[in-house]
Parts: sequence; C-alpha cells; structure tokens
Amino acid sequence: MTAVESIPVIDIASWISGDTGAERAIADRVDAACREIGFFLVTGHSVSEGIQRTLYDEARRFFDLPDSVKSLAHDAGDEMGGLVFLPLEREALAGTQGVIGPGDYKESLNYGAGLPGGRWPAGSAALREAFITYFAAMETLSKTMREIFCLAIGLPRDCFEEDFAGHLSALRVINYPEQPQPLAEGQVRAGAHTDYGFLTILRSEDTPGGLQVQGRGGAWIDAPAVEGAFIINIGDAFMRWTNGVWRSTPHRVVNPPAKAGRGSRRQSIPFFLNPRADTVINCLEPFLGEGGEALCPPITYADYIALKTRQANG
Ligand SMILES: O=C(O)CCC(=O)C(=O)O
Ligand SMILES: [Fe+2]
Repeated sequence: MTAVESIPVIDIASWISGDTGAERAIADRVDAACREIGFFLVTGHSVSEGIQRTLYDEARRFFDLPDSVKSLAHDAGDEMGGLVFLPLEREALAGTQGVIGPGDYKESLNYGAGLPGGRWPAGSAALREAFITYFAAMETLSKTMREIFCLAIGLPRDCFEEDFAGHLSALRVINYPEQPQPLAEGQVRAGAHTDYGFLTILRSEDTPGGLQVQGRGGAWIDAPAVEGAFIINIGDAFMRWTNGVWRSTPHRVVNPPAKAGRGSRRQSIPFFLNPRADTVINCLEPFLGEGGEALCPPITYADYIALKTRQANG
C-alpha cells in the first residue's frame, strides 16, 4: 500500500448541527487521517472569526511592544491561569528530539486556565480576556473532537470526558518575526518535533515560512492553507493511548526565503489539549494487538510528562 502523503480537509459542520446521518462518514475520515498522517484540517467548526481575530490582534499589540517592556512579563510563575512570555530563541523544539542547536526564531505568549504563570502585566486586561475567550472556544471544539474520536475508535461517546475534567491544556500565541540575514547556522522558526500531549488545534497563518509535516516516506509536506480551517494533529500521549496506531507526526516551521522580507512575519495560535494530571494513559481496548498486547505500560499523564521532560533534557 502506498502511503497517503496529503493532509485531508474534513468539514464537521453537520456533526455540530446534530445531523446524525453524517456522523459515521466524518468519524471514518478522521480515523483514516489519524492512522495515515496524524494531521487533518477541520472546517465548519463554529469558532467565530471574531474570537480568533481578537486574540490575534491583542497578542500582536503585545509582540509589537519594545523588548524592554516585553521583558517585564514573566517567563514563569505560580499564579494559576497566569501569563508566561517566552522571548526570542528561548525554546529549541528540535532539542526534544535530541538535536542540539540554536533557539527557535520565535517568541510566544502562553496561558492555561489550569497552568501556573506570572502575574498579568499592567494594561493587559484585553489580552487576558481574549485568551480566556479563545481558550473556552477551544474547550468546546475539543469536546466535539473527542466525541468524533470515540465514534471513530468504537467507544462510548463520552469515554474521554472524565479524563479531561480539570484538563491541563495550554493556549499559545507564537510570533515568528521577519528574519535578520544571515540567521545563526541551523536556526529555524521551529525545529522538527512531535507534540507531547493529546491533541493540538492550530490557527495557522499563510505567510512565507510556514508549517511542514513529515510524511511516512520522510518527505516534508507544506500544511495546506485553507481559509478559516484549523489544523489538528495527534500528540504523543494520544498515540500511546492508541497503541501507536494513530500517529503523532513530526512537524516544523521553516524559514521564509531570504528575499521574502516584509510580509514574512507569521503569527500562529496552537491550543495544546492535555488530559488532567491523574488520567491513566492505558492502551484503549480496540487498539490492543492480536495477542491483546499493549506496546507501553499504563502511566499517569503527570508521570508521562515528567518522563518526556527528562528525555528531552537528556
Ligand atoms: O506555528 C506553527 O505552525 C506550529 C507550531 C508548533 O508546532 C508547536 O508550537 O508545537
Ligand atoms: Fe508542534
């Protein structure tokens, strides 16, 4: 069988409107995408453009502040639902795959209702409001996606719900600025990596230097830019839950061409859906192999993240 080296676009409007006749077809398409490439686009998701635009604009206003002001925002903290600002080159995603190099050429703002962060800076009330509203929209969409997954897998519609009460999801706005020339040797917008958690829902932006996904054959495929669509991908924790059958696929954000100059700035918004800390990730019954075997032993999400962090830091 030849690998399918494309990322499908799946319209979920009829699922959301309660058209039960269309459910099976949607679930089957999601199942195929998760097995083959671990990525798909969703349209018809009902998340208003206004909610997306507001967070995009408020975050952009922050990123446009002078570095001296931005650096007053905290990069850590213990306030629940606080803000975390990671400056340019702080993170190197390829490091999670053991590849050591310069930091990614990006900066980010991070928020999670159940995650610690720093105090919101003075004058950031509108930014905070925008984060909270977008986060709530992602909670609604991810519940729909979980229900679709359950039908796709052949499990009761609510089988994941308890695992996500008190979830540890994170919402991030990333700014990839126009780039100085030359960049540091080996420096990219975001190095190749897989996502750790359950699922990522990404609002992308179609500018030069965008998201690429690694197909089974190893080739890098440009993620399609479809107006109004979210890009969804399976994370490592979900792959483990499915005994490796649904794939957590490497992806990266490449540099724009040197000549791209103005207009190559890119701002993306990933939402990382994670279960609650004490959720046990145990191979789901329909994915047990012929001999009824799970590839990995059960592990709580908290222990799993600790393990991943240890692996990433060598
Ligand atoms: O900005 C993007 O398009 C993707 C970012 C990403 O993969 C990540 O932050 O995990
Ligand atoms: Fe990612």
